[in-house]
Amino acid sequence: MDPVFSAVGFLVLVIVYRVYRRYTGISLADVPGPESPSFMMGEDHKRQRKVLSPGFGAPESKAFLPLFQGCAESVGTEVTPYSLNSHQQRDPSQLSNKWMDVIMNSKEQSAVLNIPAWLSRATLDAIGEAAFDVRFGSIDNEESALARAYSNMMNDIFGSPSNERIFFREVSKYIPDRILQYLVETSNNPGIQRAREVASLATSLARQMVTDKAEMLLQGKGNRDVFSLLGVCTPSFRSSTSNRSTVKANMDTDAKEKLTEEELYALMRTILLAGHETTSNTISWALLELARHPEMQSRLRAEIRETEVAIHARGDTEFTVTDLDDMTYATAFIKEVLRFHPVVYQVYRCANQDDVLPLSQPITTRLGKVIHELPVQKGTRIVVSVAAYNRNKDLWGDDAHVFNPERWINGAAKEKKATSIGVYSNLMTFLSGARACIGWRFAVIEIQAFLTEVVGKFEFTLIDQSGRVRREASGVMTPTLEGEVEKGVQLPLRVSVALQAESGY
Ligand code: HEM
Repeated sequence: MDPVFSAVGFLVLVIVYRVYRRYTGISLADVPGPESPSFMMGEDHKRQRKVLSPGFGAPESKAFLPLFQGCAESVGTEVTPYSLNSHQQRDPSQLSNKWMDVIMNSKEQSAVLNIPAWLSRATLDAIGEAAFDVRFGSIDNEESALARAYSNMMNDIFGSPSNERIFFREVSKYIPDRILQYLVETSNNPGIQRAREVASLATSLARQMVTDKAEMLLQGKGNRDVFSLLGVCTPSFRSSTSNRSTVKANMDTDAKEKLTEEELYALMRTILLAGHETTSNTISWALLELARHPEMQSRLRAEIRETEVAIHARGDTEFTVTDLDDMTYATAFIKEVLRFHPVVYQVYRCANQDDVLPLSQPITTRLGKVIHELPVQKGTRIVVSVAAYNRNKDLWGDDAHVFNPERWINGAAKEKKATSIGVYSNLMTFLSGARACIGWRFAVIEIQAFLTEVVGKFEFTLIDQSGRVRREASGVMTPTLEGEVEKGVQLPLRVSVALQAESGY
């Protein structure tokens, strides 16, 4: 049977079904907020998506490369946690400078680092600058309220659910929305409390950012961050800032397209969360694969060196987006990481009408009947497995469960399938259709920038503990250690300074 049919079936699913979020029982809505695009449906979702889209186009995302390079590397200046950027200074997050300091100050000239803990803070800084033109300074200050709030957050809220929590998730679908909301708002459950704390901190931060941003724009210091690009701070917004509660007037568009104040804050919370936990965990899994496969690491580093030589030869110092895209091996490696480790491993939908799904392959029911399509009743909850699609042998070949970047170079990944699904290289990682990840270009460029920087400078090797790395399904797929799951996100690797010349390539 043509595998494309499964893709078509999936696409139908994505287009027809609405988002259904109450699967958690805790309601993830408490983190980004029920007014955020990920929880909106129908026309409300379309309206928010329309407002967001201009900030996430190809040119806008490409323009963030220097900023990501700054967060991954670079020279910096003193930073106070949470300060608005004047953009006369580069972002000082300096992940690799920090790692260099740690290594140089160690006796062994290498250090065991808990990779995701660092990356989470570095990508939080990156999203702060790119989306809001704000420096969080979390890489410099791991004790900052924001860094602490987000540290291990997904695991605390969704990881290793107790039997009671699993039971509550199941019964929550029978509890009316308002009662469920009340339970979420008042419960003493540690996970729910944690979600409430993060939501409240992120909301007050969002308020402060909107107020400060308006002030800056009034002084004529606008910038190219996502929120400025979105028009959040258009002239109509500026004039409304005499009464800052009227953030509603933020859009220079039709009244029906404007965001309410709550929607704006929820949107900011969504971007804060979706924009950093996803990329930081993806880069962490990427570094684990490089440590597991030293030959891939050497090959990637050799390609980085080769490109650096070409960049210097033309008189430049930094990689451009074209340089990054032209690195064949790096591109193949990143695509394979996104295929093999989709951090959003599944999404949830609920049928909003009776429907029939076409099947790529017939199914034999328990009663022995062979069916070619699947009737779906209105109200049916569906778990869409991104991970299963990305490892489907019909689509990726018999070695679908093997981490093999080569498939993207030798054509085996069949990027050009008859029906294209997914926004990036036929992967389901960023989903597809009307609710596909809006930040996928942004994410790909950020991953390219961070990997190029850290792999160019450092060598990553496994330590004994690395053999115990396991996946924890906590909304986002996070690494934890077998036997130490309660300690939260852990992916320890030995990091040392990389040789300047890569042998063998
Ligand atoms: C490797 C990185 C990323 C992955 C794998 C990823 C994956 C996804 C997936 C699968 C969805 C759909 C979720 C659903 O409908 O249930 C989604 C939605 C979303 N993502 Fe991402 N994402 C990534 C990075 C980012 C970044 C960097 C941003 C922002 C800067 C972002 C912003 C969003 C937003 C706002 C939505 C909601 C879109 C909507 O409902 O219309 N994501 N993402």
